[in-house]
Amino acid sequence: MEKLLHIGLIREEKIPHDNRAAFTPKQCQWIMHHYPQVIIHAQPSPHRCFKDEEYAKAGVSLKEDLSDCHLLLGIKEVPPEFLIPHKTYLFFSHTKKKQPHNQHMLQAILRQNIRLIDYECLVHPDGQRILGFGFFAGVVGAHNGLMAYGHKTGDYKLKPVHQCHDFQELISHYFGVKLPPLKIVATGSGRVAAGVLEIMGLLGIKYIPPEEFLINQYNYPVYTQLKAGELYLRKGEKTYSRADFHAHPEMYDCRFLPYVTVSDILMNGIYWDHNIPPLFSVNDLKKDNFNIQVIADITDDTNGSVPCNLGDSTIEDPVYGVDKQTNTRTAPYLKGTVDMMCVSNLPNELPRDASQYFGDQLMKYVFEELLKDHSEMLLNATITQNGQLTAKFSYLQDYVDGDVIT
Ligand SMILES: NC(=O)c1ccc[n+]([C@@H]2O[C@H](COP(=O)([O-])OP(=O)(O)OC[C@H]3O[C@@H](n4cnc5c(N)ncnc54)[C@H](O)[C@@H]3O)[C@@H](O)[C@H]2O)c1
Repeated sequence: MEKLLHIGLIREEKIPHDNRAAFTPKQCQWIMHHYPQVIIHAQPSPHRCFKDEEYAKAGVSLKEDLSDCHLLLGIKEVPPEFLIPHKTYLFFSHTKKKQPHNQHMLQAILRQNIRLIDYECLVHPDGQRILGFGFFAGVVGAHNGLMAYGHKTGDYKLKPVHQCHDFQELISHYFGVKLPPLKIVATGSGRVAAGVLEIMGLLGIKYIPPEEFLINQYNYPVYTQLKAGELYLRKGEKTYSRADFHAHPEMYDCRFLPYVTVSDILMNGIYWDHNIPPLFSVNDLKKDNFNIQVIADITDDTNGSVPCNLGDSTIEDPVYGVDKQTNTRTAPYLKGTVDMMCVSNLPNELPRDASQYFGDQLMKYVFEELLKDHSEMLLNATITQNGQLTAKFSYLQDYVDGDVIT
């Protein structure tokens, strides 16, 4: 008989509690039906978007003690006191960039001889990430940006996403919504951008190519999309090559500035790092021709690609104002403010859909690997094993050895 594989869905313990899950109840049911050697257990949780009863109904056993499981699946970091020694865990550890707040957790993981596989490091052979929540971040971010613009102008009203049961209900609220003429500039070309475009489609906002968007006026709502090739040009040569840009972003100029004059809303979904030039400067914000009213900064780096991102906002209170002259935080929707939507956990507003999307990708591209004795894909995403960092992640040794940063 084939060996049984017990998988545990752990309760999210990081505060604030995350409400997403690696697999939905229906996905668990499907897996156990198609892979009879797999048994899935869930640790009861009052915070998960799927109720314990939904898992129980799908045939998932609810179990407080998961120490018999072979694989433990979570979403966010696991606080050290909840780690079970000698287990294999999969979650977003946020340790690969030596994030100070997770140093202590990684030390505990090594001490407890835990095998840590990080979702973020699971990639297709061409290097593209397999798992992410960007699509629903884009969906929610675009909605929130439009909701804020409706607030600011008083022209229309949209309901907060987190008050909807799921994406289907959100879509049902779009029926009959008529947006005024407005111009939206969306940046990026990844999962976040795909989510933004989904909302553009659902609300019937028309795509206009960038060069036409810059010079024309429209009496209906429109958007344009700027991918990296339209946003950045190499200094001097005035060319763009993806590989070169990824390797030497500091050699590139950003060409976003003309859009600050002709756009009402910016929906920012680019990948950003400190050596990539920002979309505009604090000085540009002060100028009379800075006409953007609302920025949905889905990328969301404080003082990052959008220099008036002055820190995160929350799902409950998603928008703050920034005084354009002083670049300081104010109440939103004042005269002279640009209004900022900087929520860092947007997918948590649609946790049921975000979990389903995540579980689908996990199922399609990773699950079979989990059943193998040896998987290159998993090995590449394994940060710790046998009480040590793996060769690929040995660059984290000084982070692991250093004093705990509090
Ligand atoms: N606010 C939120 O809740 C939230 C949620 C998810 C993601 N995000 C953020 O949104 C941003 C975009 O996420 P995404 O899921 O669309 O990412 P993605 O990985 O799907 O796409 C990113 C895009 O950037 C490009 N890229 C990748 N590496 C690059 C590099 N080194 N230099 C330049 N470009 C590079 C890729 O080719 C791709 O087109 C990220 O900064 C992410 O952290 C925010």
